[in-house]
Amino acid sequence: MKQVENRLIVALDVATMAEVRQLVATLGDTVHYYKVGMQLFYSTGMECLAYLRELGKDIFLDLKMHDIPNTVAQGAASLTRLGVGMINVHASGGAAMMRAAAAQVAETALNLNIPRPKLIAVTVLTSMDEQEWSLLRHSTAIPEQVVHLAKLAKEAGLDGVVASPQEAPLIRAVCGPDFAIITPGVRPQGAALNDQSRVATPAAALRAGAHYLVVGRPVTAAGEPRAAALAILEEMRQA
Ligand SMILES: O=c1ccn([C@@H]2O[C@H](COP(=O)(O)O)[C@@H](O)[C@H]2O)c(=O)[nH]1
Repeated sequence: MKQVENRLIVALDVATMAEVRQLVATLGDTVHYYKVGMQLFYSTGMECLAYLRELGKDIFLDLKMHDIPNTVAQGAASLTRLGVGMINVHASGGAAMMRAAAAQVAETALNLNIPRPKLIAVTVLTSMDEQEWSLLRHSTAIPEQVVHLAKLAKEAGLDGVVASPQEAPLIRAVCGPDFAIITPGVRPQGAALNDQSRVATPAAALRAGAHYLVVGRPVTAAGEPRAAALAILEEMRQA
């Protein structure tokens, strides 16, 4: 298993390169792995990826693709060419879509002779609580649906899933030790929940079986982001 430093992914949910430069410089060697999401990628595009790559940082490009199989597969091929370490789709797009994406990622990486990015499926967003879930009229409870989507993702050839730490033990039991579980919804004791619902502390997330912890605002919006990241890493180490 990787060292905790390589298992903390900090979400760079900011809009400008100036903010990226300031945060990454402040965090320095403390953080090795960054998540670039819609806000940053839609506003800075390739510039943020090039910057992080130049610094030797690992990159999870979190664009959560969700469309018909051909569109997602071609999108996944395009993202594979960017040379990032991890990309993702929504599992609710279906098994055929996930299979098509996995095949395109593998073929593109092979043709270009570049490392294949991990392809991950988002199960049920960690902001979703049972009340909001019931408004979508699903007939299953959230944990059951998360496990079902994780099984579909594994069968489709994906490398892992994004889920709440609360569901990590269930996924681990069904999908085995090598299936990657990436958990946002991580909040140190006493931290603001913001819009997250299904949360756990960093220690609890690791104990639950998460491979990677995604943490955004508890680090990036902290008065002292480096101290916040160091505290999370220490908690992870103790766990
Ligand atoms: O189910 C999901 C999927 C993705 N995310 C992303 O993770 C970070 C979490 O940020 P915080 O500031 O720590 O809440 C954010 O970029 C989300 O887009 C998620 O939270 N839940």
